[in-house]
Amino acid sequence: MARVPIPGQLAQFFTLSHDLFCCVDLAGYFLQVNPAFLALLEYSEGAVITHPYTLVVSEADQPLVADILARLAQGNEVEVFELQLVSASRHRHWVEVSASLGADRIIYVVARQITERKRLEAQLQHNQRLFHIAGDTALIGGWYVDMRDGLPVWSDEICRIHGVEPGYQPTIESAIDFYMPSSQACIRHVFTQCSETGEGFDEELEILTRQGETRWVRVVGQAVRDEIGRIEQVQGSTQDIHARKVAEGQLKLLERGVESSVNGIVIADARQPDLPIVYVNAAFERITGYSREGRNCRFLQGDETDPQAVRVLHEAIDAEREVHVTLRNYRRNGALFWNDLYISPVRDESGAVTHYIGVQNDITEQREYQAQLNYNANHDALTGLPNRTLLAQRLEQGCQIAQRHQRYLAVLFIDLDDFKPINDTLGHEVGDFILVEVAKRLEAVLRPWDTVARFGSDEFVVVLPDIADESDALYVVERMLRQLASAYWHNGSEMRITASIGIATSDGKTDRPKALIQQADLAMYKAKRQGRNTYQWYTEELNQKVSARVALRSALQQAIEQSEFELHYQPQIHSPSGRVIGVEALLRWHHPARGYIPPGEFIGLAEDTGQIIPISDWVLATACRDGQRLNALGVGRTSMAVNISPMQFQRPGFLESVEHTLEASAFDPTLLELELTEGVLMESAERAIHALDALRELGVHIALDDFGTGFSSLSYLKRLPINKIKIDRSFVREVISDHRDAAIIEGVVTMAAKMELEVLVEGVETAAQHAFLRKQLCDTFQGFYFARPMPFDDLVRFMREQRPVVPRVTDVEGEGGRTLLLLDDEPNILRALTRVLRRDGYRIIAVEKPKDAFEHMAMNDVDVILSDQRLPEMSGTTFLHRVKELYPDTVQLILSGYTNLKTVTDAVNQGGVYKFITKPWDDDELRALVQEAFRHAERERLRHGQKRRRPAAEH
Ligand SMILES: Nc1nc2c(ncn2[C@@H]2O[C@@H]3COP(=O)(O)O[C@H]4[C@@H](O)[C@H](n5cnc6c(=O)[nH]c(N)nc65)O[C@@H]4COP(=O)(O)O[C@H]3[C@H]2O)c(=O)[nH]1
Repeated sequence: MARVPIPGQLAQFFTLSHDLFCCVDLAGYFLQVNPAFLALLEYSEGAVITHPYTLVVSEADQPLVADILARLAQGNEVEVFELQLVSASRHRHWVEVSASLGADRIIYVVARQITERKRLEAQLQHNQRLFHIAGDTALIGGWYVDMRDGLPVWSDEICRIHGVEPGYQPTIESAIDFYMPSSQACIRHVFTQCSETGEGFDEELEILTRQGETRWVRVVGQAVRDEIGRIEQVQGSTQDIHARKVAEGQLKLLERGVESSVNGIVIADARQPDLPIVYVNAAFERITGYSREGRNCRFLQGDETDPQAVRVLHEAIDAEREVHVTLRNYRRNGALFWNDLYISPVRDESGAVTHYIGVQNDITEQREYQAQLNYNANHDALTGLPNRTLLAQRLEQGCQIAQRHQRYLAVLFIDLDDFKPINDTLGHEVGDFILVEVAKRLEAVLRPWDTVARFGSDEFVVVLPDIADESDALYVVERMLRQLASAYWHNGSEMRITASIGIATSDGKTDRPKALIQQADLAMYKAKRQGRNTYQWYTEELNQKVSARVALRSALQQAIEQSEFELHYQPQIHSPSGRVIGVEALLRWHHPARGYIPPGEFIGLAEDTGQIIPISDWVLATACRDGQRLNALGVGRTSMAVNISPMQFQRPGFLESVEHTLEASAFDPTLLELELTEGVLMESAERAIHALDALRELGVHIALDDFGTGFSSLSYLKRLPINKIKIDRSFVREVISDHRDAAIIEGVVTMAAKMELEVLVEGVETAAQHAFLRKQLCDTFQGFYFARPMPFDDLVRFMREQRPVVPRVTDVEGEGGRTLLLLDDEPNILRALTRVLRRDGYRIIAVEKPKDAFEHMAMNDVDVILSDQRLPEMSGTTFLHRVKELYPDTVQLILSGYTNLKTVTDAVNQGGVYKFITKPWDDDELRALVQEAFRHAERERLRHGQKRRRPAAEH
């Protein structure tokens, strides 16, 4: 293709221009290029002309050029475009190209070098990227406010921090509104100051994002001045420091927590030798008195630090694990304290232990308090002696020592004699003084390894854990008795007190060391009973008695809880009328397994244990209720006698409880009779008299029970406001055969009559006793002879039947006629005699024993006695004498199968015996003799001038 001619002046332009000019044909072949073109691309004209554009256009841009050529060829205009040219030496140059198609269908191209601009652009882009990266990663955005228009310009990052879209355009006010109210005043102030004075600022403030989240930011600002020094801009950065602030807050919280903790906290550096302390908090300083020392914690340890605990500590540190120990440590001032210490290793990300944190708690006060509590729990407050708890431990240790060393152990149970009266009369202060003094004296006689403990109010227990021989305990005991018995001086007054001591010993081989205390206690009771100020050894026999009592006691408790009691009632008889005038309530324990247990077996124990109180209350209430029911039945006015136990009587409120019970049962008080024993009334006489007066005032009767068994003085009896004396059955038992008993009864009856007291005789078991007592002018009786104690329903039946309770003789043979008493100890003889004599119409009483003979004679008018001289219980003569004494007009016939006539003859000669007849008898002879004896008896009676026979004693 031909060169394109360039007109004159334009040629200059073409040649001299710095821009690149060229002409190409529609296929892109160079037709002409200017010098600037050749210079830049380092080609000669010849090397370019006629060559296609691909010679100089970079490969990447060649399609663009091809496309433009095509568009130009089609007559289209094309925009300025950019491309890279490649020089002969392979340098690349950016050019901005404008190309147009001339009328001559030649394309005229002007290209301007833009390589520098391109470089700058790339640099800018590069910088911008870096800026974004910095902003994104450091969460920093840039801003400025041009003071001319006062509008802030925010970077994208700032927009993100505020939660708005990039490009957001705030005003100064709306930008300030993003700050939390607490931060607004500050930002307003620093910004204004900066814009006015040029003073820069750097603040950490809180903003509220568009989404409503609070966020901490760091805002840094500075003024930008123009050439003449005017402030034309305020510019700066805003950084999102929220995460740091939150972390800082947490750290501060932690720091404050650690610093203000009441526990001492110490941090030691694990990476340095000997673990020096790197931090201690205030509590550590307060507890130990040391501040941060930069050395190992060991300085807290001392002589009394438990080496075992220190070893545990070191082992854990060596093994890099947590540990908890309680150590005795020393404060800076040398004082000991209990350090409850937890140590934990702190590891870095790689798991290596960098530090140890120790948390220590000064538990000295707790320890001391605990020790005090322990002391209190184990010691008696008054005397300071060990109490029961500690005693139990010492006892156990004592047993072990004895066993290990093959020695003996002794337990002494010491009870002060009559301590209660001292306490009651002289007051507790004196009582306490004595107890403390006793404690000191006991301690003084013991060895350091012995134990003396306070066991109860005035009871002490001593453990001698190491004695060579059981009898060694005696030396100690004797010394104790001596010491305790010497005078006690209190406020100038002298007092004396003694003790009773029980001793139990053991070789230590026992499963139940406590049993030794019980054994010593038992022995102590025995010593008390033996007159006090003495000692007793424990024995197995003592033990058995007590075990039985213990068993009974718990059974009794069950009886109370399960209402196993009943009352039985024993009638009291007025003999002349044969009427039941009263009943005595007698307690029965209906044990589910053992049946009825008589009161004698448990009343005493119930007294000792206090269980008598609920029992007695129940008895009184039941008896009053039944007494009321009985009297309502119309069986006649019947009194109700109730036994009152000593404890019940002496208890405060007894009177009120009687009153209350009477009221509750609506029982007539004058029908209630309280039976009290002499012992009860003697115990505290004045109080008793006072109480009895009050009871009498209520209308209640008082009977003195078991009269004659105690030692009541008659002068005392005189003063007692009682209604009745119950003569004890022990006097009745032998009344017929023992004239001393008879004399006592006679004396009591006479005395009672003079003192206008009623008399009731208890325990009448036989007709003979009854007959005899009747003759002593006793009228009122109680005993098996009349009726046994019976349940309420039986009593009602008994009383309804109203049978004459003074029995007629039940074994009378025949009707009417005169009465003959046959006495023999052989039933077949009695039968034979009866057979012979019955035909003659005699009323025959056949008996085997002399006491029965007396009984029947008292009941019946016996004219003749036919007896055997060989009597088992009394000699024949004694019997006959007694009959003669009592019944002088009774005729006696002696039937004797023996040849020892001397006895019989003696009897006859001593009087009273009419005749005797030897066996085998002749029936007719016997009958004739009997008839004759009756006639003789009749004569005798006439001689005595009596119509009806009365015992001689009555004359
Ligand atoms: N050998 C014989 N005994 C006879 C005869 N007649 C009655 N007895 C018995 O003699 C006792 C009379 O009661 P006590 O002397 O008050 O003697 C009573 C009384 O001291 C006491 N006791 C009974 N019940 C109570 C009670 O409710 N409270 C209190 N505190 N003591 C009671 O127990 C004691 C014994 O009572 P019990 O065994 O019921 O014995 C009763 C009775 O069964 C008889 O002819 N021959």
